[in-house]
Amino acid sequence: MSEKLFIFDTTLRDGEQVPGCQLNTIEKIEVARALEELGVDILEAGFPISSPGDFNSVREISKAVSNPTICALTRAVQKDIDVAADALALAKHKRIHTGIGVSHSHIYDKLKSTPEEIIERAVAAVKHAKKYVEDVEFYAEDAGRADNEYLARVIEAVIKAGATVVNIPDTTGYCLPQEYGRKIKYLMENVGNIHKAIISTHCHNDLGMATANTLEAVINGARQAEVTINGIGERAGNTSLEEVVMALRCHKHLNVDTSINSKLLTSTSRMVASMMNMPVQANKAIVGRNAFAHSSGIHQDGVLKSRESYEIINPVDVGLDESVIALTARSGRAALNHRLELLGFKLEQKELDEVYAKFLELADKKKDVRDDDLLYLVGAATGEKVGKRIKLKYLQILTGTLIPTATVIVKIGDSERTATCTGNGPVDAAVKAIKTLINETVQITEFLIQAMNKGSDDVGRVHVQVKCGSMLVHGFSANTDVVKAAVEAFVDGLNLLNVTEKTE
Ligand SMILES: CC(=O)SCCNC(=O)CCNC(=O)[C@H](O)C(C)(C)COP(=O)(O)OP(=O)(O)OC[C@H]1O[C@@H](n2cnc3c(N)ncnc32)[C@H](O)[C@@H]1OP(=O)(O)O
Ligand SMILES: CC(C)C(=O)C(=O)O
Ligand SMILES: [Mg+2]
Repeated sequence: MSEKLFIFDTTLRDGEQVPGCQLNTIEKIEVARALEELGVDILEAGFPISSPGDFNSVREISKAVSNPTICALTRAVQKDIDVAADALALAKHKRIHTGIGVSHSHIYDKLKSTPEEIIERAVAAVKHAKKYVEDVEFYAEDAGRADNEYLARVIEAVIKAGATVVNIPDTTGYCLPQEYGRKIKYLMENVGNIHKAIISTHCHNDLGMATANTLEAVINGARQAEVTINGIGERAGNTSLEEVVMALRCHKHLNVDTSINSKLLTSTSRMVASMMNMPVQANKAIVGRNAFAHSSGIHQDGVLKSRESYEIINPVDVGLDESVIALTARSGRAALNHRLELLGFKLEQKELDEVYAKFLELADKKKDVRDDDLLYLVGAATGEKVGKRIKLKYLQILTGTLIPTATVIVKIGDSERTATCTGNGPVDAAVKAIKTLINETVQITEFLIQAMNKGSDDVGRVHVQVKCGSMLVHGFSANTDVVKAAVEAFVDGLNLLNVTEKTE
């Protein structure tokens, strides 16, 4: 049975400190409910003394959310603690998170104080918070850069004063993983009363080490991790919740796990990104758009043979339907064939080779080849081979300031027939010409031309609905020449109707 790592989510406090990420109370409640559903153990809802709005948010979240412990942040200042206690009054489970800086820079430069005075203020703050709540967490701000011996004295004193959780923040994201791990180990071994409290991590990502530092702390005995969704937070952000949760799920040998419902990670990430106007980078671990997308041929072939070749996490476990096989100029035949099979095409090896050659030409120009493009490619490369009885062999159009005129050569079965007609436009002229070559009376009842992407060099996609008596079929084609695409779509419909050649 694994040991539990408590997940302390600070998306609504440290995350919300990010410029542009501020939320109003209603939005905060929505995020808080999503975090509750996700299964966070402690939810830091805000810093109540900072503004009436933040006070109100903590108060409303305390009412709206009941499973997680609701936590409010304060300085080691009595008034801050009084206001936090007031904001938390209605919470079912509540915690006050108080603390003060403990590094040389914070003690002397920021707080203009001395190490001994800081210990006194820390102890006084914890004792004051204890008057309101049983659950008091103490943060030793900038512990990452603090002297370990002094840090151990502070921690011992605040636990003695009643702190139930001791937070060892790497406030400036300075530590290397081994260094931070050693700090936690040092506290485990040198703080006499450490067994009376839980050690918490609070890492920042200034050097991109936040997740590594958090895990190293867990390996060395920390049992609470302070994290945010998508890793948002001051400056380069905080440790991201999803990374810690999934790293522990992947490394079961660490024997530490969380209560997070990982299947909600993707939806929660998207919700926070959209509400906070903070898009997630495409290559972000676990929740980035490309986290489960494979775009090079060797990887795609491997994943199609066995997902584990290039995936350490099943995308289903984080709430996605499946991995993505993105078709690019680096894709191989395996990926192309896989996508074509999903679209309903079963190609012979020779046909696949032909489509693949055309695919590469297009992919070099387009970067990202979509399903519509594939339909076009398959039509272009295999049109001769899919056994269509009626084929457009030749199309000549005269259009402009003269009467639109079309000449077609159509192969129907074994014979090739030619016809010329005028019309009110080039498509009309060509369709009329083809109609003269068939026995049945057919009618186009719907006609739709769409650009696939953008630009005048784009591929035009045409759908036509063709009626013959009571039979209604849909023809399709796509081409950079939209007139050709329209006529081919009509011919596609004629094939489905199985029309016959008019005898002369
Ligand atoms: C590492 C972190 O993320 S800490 C959390 C950061 N969050 C916030 O700052 C929340 C928003 N902050 C605020 O709304 C305001 O800064 C307030 C309400 C907290 C304080 O506002 P003001 O009274 O105007 O003070 P101001 O912000 O200018 O300066 C902070 C003061 O708090 C002191 N202080 C900073 N941290 C602490 C602490 N943990 N304990 C005690 N005092 C502290 C500073 O030394 C400074 O005091 P000084 O003016 O005597 O030098
Ligand atoms: C308030 C504390 C926990 C903090 O955010 C930090 O030190 O980064
Ligand atoms: Mg922080």
